Amino acid sequence: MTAQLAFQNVTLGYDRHPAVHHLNGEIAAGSLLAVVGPNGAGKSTLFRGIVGILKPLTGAITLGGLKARDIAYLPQSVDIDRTFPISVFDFVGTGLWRTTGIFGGLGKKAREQIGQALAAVGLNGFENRNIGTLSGGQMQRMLFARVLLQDARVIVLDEPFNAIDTKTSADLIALVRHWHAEKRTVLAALHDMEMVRAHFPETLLLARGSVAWGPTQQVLTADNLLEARRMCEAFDDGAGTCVVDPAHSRAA
Ligand SMILES: Nc1ncnc2c1ncn2[C@@H]1O[C@H](COP(=O)(O)OP(=O)(O)OP(=O)(O)O)[C@@H](O)[C@H]1O
Repeated sequence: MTAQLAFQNVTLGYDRHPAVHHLNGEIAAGSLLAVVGPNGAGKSTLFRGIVGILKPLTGAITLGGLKARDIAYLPQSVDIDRTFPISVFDFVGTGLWRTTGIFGGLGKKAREQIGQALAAVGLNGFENRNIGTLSGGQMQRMLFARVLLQDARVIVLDEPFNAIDTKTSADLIALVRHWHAEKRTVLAALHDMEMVRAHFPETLLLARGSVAWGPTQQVLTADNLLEARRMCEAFDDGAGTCVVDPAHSRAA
Protein backbone atom coordinates (compact mmCIF):
# COMPACT_ATOMS: atom_id res chain seq x y z
CA MET A 1 0.00 0.00 0.00
CA THR A 2 1.31 3.46 -0.91
CA ALA A 3 0.31 5.87 1.84
CA GLN A 4 -1.01 9.19 0.57
CA LEU A 5 -1.58 10.47 4.09
CA ALA A 6 -0.04 9.29 7.35
CA PHE A 7 -0.76 10.33 10.92
CA GLN A 8 1.89 9.80 13.55
CA ASN A 9 0.51 10.33 17.04
CA VAL A 10 -1.32 13.45 15.86
CA THR A 11 -3.02 15.71 18.39
CA LEU A 12 -4.81 18.79 17.07
CA GLY A 13 -6.54 21.51 19.04
CA TYR A 14 -7.30 25.13 19.69
CA ASP A 15 -5.53 27.39 22.18
CA ARG A 16 -3.58 24.27 23.07
CA HIS A 17 -6.76 22.46 24.19
CA PRO A 18 -6.73 19.18 22.29
CA ALA A 19 -9.74 18.38 20.09
CA VAL A 20 -8.39 15.31 18.25
CA HIS A 21 -6.15 13.00 20.22
CA HIS A 22 -3.20 10.80 19.35
CA LEU A 23 -4.30 9.68 15.92
CA ASN A 24 -2.18 7.06 14.19
CA GLY A 25 -2.78 5.48 10.82
CA GLU A 26 -2.43 5.72 7.07
CA ILE A 27 -4.71 6.45 4.15
CA ALA A 28 -3.71 4.65 0.97
CA ALA A 29 -3.47 6.58 -2.28
CA GLY A 30 -6.76 6.23 -4.15
CA SER A 31 -8.86 5.64 -1.02
CA LEU A 32 -12.44 6.78 -0.71
CA LEU A 33 -12.76 7.33 3.03
CA ALA A 34 -15.72 8.58 5.06
CA VAL A 35 -14.92 10.31 8.34
CA VAL A 36 -17.90 10.01 10.68
CA GLY A 37 -18.64 10.74 14.31
CA PRO A 38 -21.02 12.70 16.53
CA ASN A 39 -21.12 16.51 16.56
CA GLY A 40 -17.89 17.79 18.03
CA ALA A 41 -16.04 14.52 17.32
CA GLY A 42 -13.20 16.41 15.65
CA LYS A 43 -13.88 15.75 11.94
CA SER A 44 -13.46 19.37 10.81
CA THR A 45 -10.48 19.77 13.11
CA LEU A 46 -8.80 16.74 11.53
CA PHE A 47 -9.44 18.14 8.05
CA ARG A 48 -8.02 21.54 9.05
CA GLY A 49 -4.90 19.69 10.17
CA ILE A 50 -4.63 17.81 6.89
CA VAL A 51 -4.94 20.94 4.75
CA GLY A 52 -2.47 22.87 6.89
CA ILE A 53 -4.82 25.40 8.49
CA LEU A 54 -4.09 23.92 11.94
CA LYS A 55 -0.66 22.81 12.99
CA PRO A 56 -0.56 19.66 15.15
CA LEU A 57 0.07 20.25 18.86
CA THR A 58 2.02 17.01 18.79
CA GLY A 59 2.86 14.42 16.16
CA ALA A 60 3.05 14.80 12.42
CA ILE A 61 0.88 14.54 9.34
CA THR A 62 2.73 13.49 6.19
CA LEU A 63 1.23 13.96 2.77
CA GLY A 64 3.04 11.48 0.55
CA GLY A 65 5.13 14.05 -1.30
CA LEU A 66 2.37 16.65 -1.64
CA LYS A 67 2.21 20.05 -0.01
CA ALA A 68 -0.90 21.07 1.94
CA ARG A 69 -1.70 23.65 -0.74
CA ASP A 70 -1.93 20.86 -3.33
CA ILE A 71 -5.00 19.45 -1.57
CA ALA A 72 -8.45 20.51 -2.72
CA TYR A 73 -10.52 21.41 0.33
CA LEU A 74 -14.26 21.97 0.47
CA PRO A 75 -14.99 23.60 3.85
CA GLN A 76 -18.36 23.45 5.58
CA SER A 77 -20.58 26.02 3.87
CA VAL A 78 -21.06 27.81 7.21
CA ASP A 79 -17.36 28.65 7.05
CA ILE A 80 -17.85 30.56 3.77
CA ASP A 81 -18.53 34.28 4.13
CA ARG A 82 -21.52 34.65 1.83
CA THR A 83 -21.56 38.40 2.25
CA PHE A 84 -18.24 38.67 0.44
CA PRO A 85 -18.98 40.44 -2.87
CA ILE A 86 -17.77 37.94 -5.46
CA SER A 87 -19.49 36.37 -8.45
CA VAL A 88 -19.93 32.62 -8.89
CA PHE A 89 -17.55 32.76 -11.88
CA ASP A 90 -14.77 34.50 -9.94
CA PHE A 91 -15.27 32.31 -6.86
CA VAL A 92 -14.93 29.12 -8.89
CA GLY A 93 -11.94 30.69 -10.67
CA THR A 94 -10.07 30.76 -7.35
CA GLY A 95 -9.65 27.02 -7.92
CA LEU A 96 -7.04 27.99 -10.54
CA TRP A 97 -4.92 30.16 -8.22
CA ARG A 98 -2.16 27.59 -8.19
CA THR A 99 -1.69 28.03 -11.93
CA THR A 100 -2.78 31.64 -12.51
CA GLY A 101 -1.40 33.19 -9.28
CA ILE A 102 -3.54 35.36 -7.01
CA PHE A 103 -3.16 38.48 -9.12
CA GLY A 104 -2.93 36.78 -12.51
CA GLY A 105 -5.72 37.52 -14.97
CA LEU A 106 -7.89 34.71 -16.30
CA GLY A 107 -6.96 33.87 -19.87
CA LYS A 108 -9.22 32.30 -22.50
CA LYS A 109 -8.29 28.75 -21.47
CA ALA A 110 -8.96 29.46 -17.80
CA ARG A 111 -12.34 31.02 -18.60
CA GLU A 112 -13.26 27.96 -20.64
CA GLN A 113 -12.22 25.67 -17.79
CA ILE A 114 -14.38 27.62 -15.34
CA GLY A 115 -17.32 27.41 -17.74
CA GLN A 116 -16.85 23.65 -18.08
CA ALA A 117 -16.66 23.18 -14.30
CA LEU A 118 -19.86 25.18 -13.82
CA ALA A 119 -21.59 23.16 -16.54
CA ALA A 120 -20.44 19.90 -14.91
CA VAL A 121 -22.23 20.82 -11.68
CA GLY A 122 -25.35 22.17 -13.41
CA LEU A 123 -24.68 25.87 -12.78
CA ASN A 124 -24.81 27.14 -16.36
CA GLY A 125 -26.21 30.66 -16.33
CA PHE A 126 -25.13 31.39 -12.74
CA GLU A 127 -21.78 32.93 -13.74
CA ASN A 128 -22.62 36.53 -12.81
CA ARG A 129 -24.68 35.81 -9.73
CA ASN A 130 -23.27 37.01 -6.43
CA ILE A 131 -22.48 34.04 -4.18
CA GLY A 132 -24.73 35.51 -1.47
CA THR A 133 -27.78 34.91 -3.68
CA LEU A 134 -27.31 31.14 -4.03
CA SER A 135 -29.48 28.52 -2.35
CA GLY A 136 -27.78 25.97 -0.11
CA GLY A 137 -27.72 23.33 -2.85
CA GLN A 138 -26.42 25.78 -5.47
CA MET A 139 -23.70 26.82 -3.02
CA GLN A 140 -22.58 23.20 -2.65
CA ARG A 141 -22.56 22.77 -6.43
CA MET A 142 -20.38 25.88 -6.72
CA LEU A 143 -17.94 24.55 -4.11
CA PHE A 144 -17.70 21.27 -6.04
CA ALA A 145 -16.99 23.21 -9.25
CA ARG A 146 -14.02 24.86 -7.55
CA VAL A 147 -12.73 21.48 -6.38
CA LEU A 148 -13.11 20.16 -9.94
CA LEU A 149 -10.91 22.96 -11.26
CA GLN A 150 -8.20 22.31 -8.70
CA ASP A 151 -7.56 18.92 -10.29
CA ALA A 152 -5.97 17.69 -7.04
CA ARG A 153 -4.67 14.23 -6.14
CA VAL A 154 -6.19 14.59 -2.66
CA ILE A 155 -9.69 15.97 -2.08
CA VAL A 156 -11.05 16.76 1.38
CA LEU A 157 -14.79 17.42 1.65
CA ASP A 158 -16.26 18.67 4.94
CA GLU A 159 -19.96 17.74 5.12
CA PRO A 160 -20.50 18.22 1.39
CA PHE A 161 -24.06 16.89 1.35
CA ASN A 162 -25.54 18.76 4.31
CA ALA A 163 -28.95 20.30 3.82
CA ILE A 164 -29.24 19.58 0.11
CA ASP A 165 -31.98 17.80 -1.79
CA THR A 166 -31.86 14.26 -3.15
CA LYS A 167 -31.15 15.30 -6.74
CA THR A 168 -28.23 17.54 -5.77
CA SER A 169 -26.84 14.83 -3.48
CA ALA A 170 -27.04 12.28 -6.28
CA ASP A 171 -25.30 14.61 -8.75
CA LEU A 172 -22.52 15.43 -6.31
CA ILE A 173 -21.97 11.85 -5.11
CA ALA A 174 -21.57 10.91 -8.79
CA LEU A 175 -18.69 13.42 -8.96
CA VAL A 176 -17.12 11.89 -5.84
CA ARG A 177 -17.32 8.42 -7.39
CA HIS A 178 -15.81 9.79 -10.59
CA TRP A 179 -12.85 11.19 -8.62
CA HIS A 180 -12.46 7.80 -6.93
CA ALA A 181 -12.48 6.06 -10.32
CA GLU A 182 -9.69 8.46 -11.37
CA LYS A 183 -7.70 7.09 -8.40
CA ARG A 184 -7.69 10.35 -6.50
CA THR A 185 -7.72 10.12 -2.71
CA VAL A 186 -11.04 11.41 -1.38
CA LEU A 187 -11.98 12.03 2.28
CA ALA A 188 -15.44 13.22 3.26
CA ALA A 189 -16.95 14.07 6.66
CA LEU A 190 -20.51 12.77 6.67
CA HIS A 191 -23.48 12.29 8.98
CA ASP A 192 -25.69 10.19 6.69
CA MET A 193 -24.76 6.59 7.53
CA GLU A 194 -26.86 5.22 4.66
CA MET A 195 -24.84 7.27 2.21
CA VAL A 196 -21.60 6.10 3.82
CA ARG A 197 -22.66 2.45 3.61
CA ALA A 198 -23.76 2.85 -0.01
CA HIS A 199 -20.77 4.72 -1.43
CA PHE A 200 -17.73 4.70 0.86
CA PRO A 201 -15.66 1.49 1.08
CA GLU A 202 -13.67 2.69 4.12
CA THR A 203 -14.60 4.63 7.21
CA LEU A 204 -12.84 6.33 10.11
CA LEU A 205 -15.15 6.61 13.11
CA LEU A 206 -13.86 9.50 15.16
CA ALA A 207 -14.73 10.56 18.71
CA ARG A 208 -11.83 12.87 19.53
CA GLY A 209 -9.67 9.82 18.83
CA SER A 210 -10.15 6.89 16.49
CA VAL A 211 -12.89 4.49 17.64
CA ALA A 212 -12.62 2.26 14.58
CA TRP A 213 -11.00 2.56 11.15
CA GLY A 214 -11.30 0.12 8.27
CA PRO A 215 -13.88 -1.40 5.91
CA THR A 216 -17.15 0.48 6.37
CA GLN A 217 -19.32 -2.51 7.27
CA GLN A 218 -16.90 -3.48 10.06
CA VAL A 219 -16.65 0.06 11.40
CA LEU A 220 -20.30 1.09 11.42
CA THR A 221 -21.54 -1.43 13.97
CA ALA A 222 -24.07 -0.49 16.64
CA ASP A 223 -21.45 -1.09 19.33
CA ASN A 224 -18.89 1.18 17.70
CA LEU A 225 -21.43 3.96 17.12
CA LEU A 226 -22.53 3.74 20.77
CA GLU A 227 -18.92 3.83 21.92
CA ALA A 228 -18.28 6.93 19.79
CA ARG A 229 -21.26 8.69 21.36
CA ARG A 230 -20.08 7.74 24.86
CA MET A 231 -16.54 8.94 24.17
CA CYS A 232 -17.73 12.30 22.86
CA GLU A 233 -20.09 12.82 25.80
CA ALA A 234 -17.32 11.95 28.26
CA PHE A 235 -14.79 14.27 26.67
CA ASP A 236 -13.75 17.27 28.74
CA ASP A 237 -13.41 20.32 26.48
CA GLY A 238 -11.31 22.03 29.12
CA ALA A 239 -8.88 19.10 29.16
CA GLY A 240 -5.28 19.90 29.96
CA THR A 241 -2.83 21.05 27.38
CA CYS A 242 -0.85 18.46 25.49
CA VAL A 243 2.90 18.75 25.81
CA VAL A 244 4.20 20.28 22.60
CA ASP A 245 7.32 18.78 21.09
CA PRO A 246 8.49 21.33 18.49
CA ALA A 247 10.69 18.75 16.80
CA HIS A 248 7.68 16.64 15.92
CA SER A 249 5.06 19.31 15.50
CA ARG A 250 4.47 20.11 11.86
CA ALA A 251 1.93 19.88 9.10
CA ALA A 252 3.96 18.58 6.16
N1 LIG B 1 -12.07 27.50 16.04
C1 LIG B 1 -12.23 26.80 17.17
N2 LIG B 1 -11.82 27.29 18.37
C2 LIG B 1 -11.97 26.56 19.51
N3 LIG B 1 -12.55 25.35 19.56
C3 LIG B 1 -12.98 24.83 18.40
C4 LIG B 1 -12.86 25.50 17.14
N4 LIG B 1 -13.39 24.73 16.17
C5 LIG B 1 -13.82 23.61 16.78
N5 LIG B 1 -13.57 23.65 18.11
C6 LIG B 1 -13.88 22.63 19.11
O1 LIG B 1 -13.20 21.43 18.73
C7 LIG B 1 -14.04 20.30 18.98
C8 LIG B 1 -14.17 19.49 17.68
O2 LIG B 1 -14.93 20.28 16.76
P1 LIG B 1 -15.08 19.93 15.22
O3 LIG B 1 -15.75 21.08 14.57
O4 LIG B 1 -13.77 19.48 14.71
O5 LIG B 1 -16.06 18.67 15.28
P2 LIG B 1 -16.91 17.99 14.12
O6 LIG B 1 -16.78 16.52 14.30
O7 LIG B 1 -16.52 18.53 12.80
O8 LIG B 1 -18.39 18.44 14.52
P3 LIG B 1 -19.73 18.64 13.63
O9 LIG B 1 -20.20 17.28 13.22
O10 LIG B 1 -20.65 19.30 14.62
O11 LIG B 1 -19.37 19.54 12.47
C9 LIG B 1 -15.37 20.83 19.51
O12 LIG B 1 -15.36 20.76 20.93
C10 LIG B 1 -15.37 22.29 19.07
O13 LIG B 1 -16.09 23.10 19.98
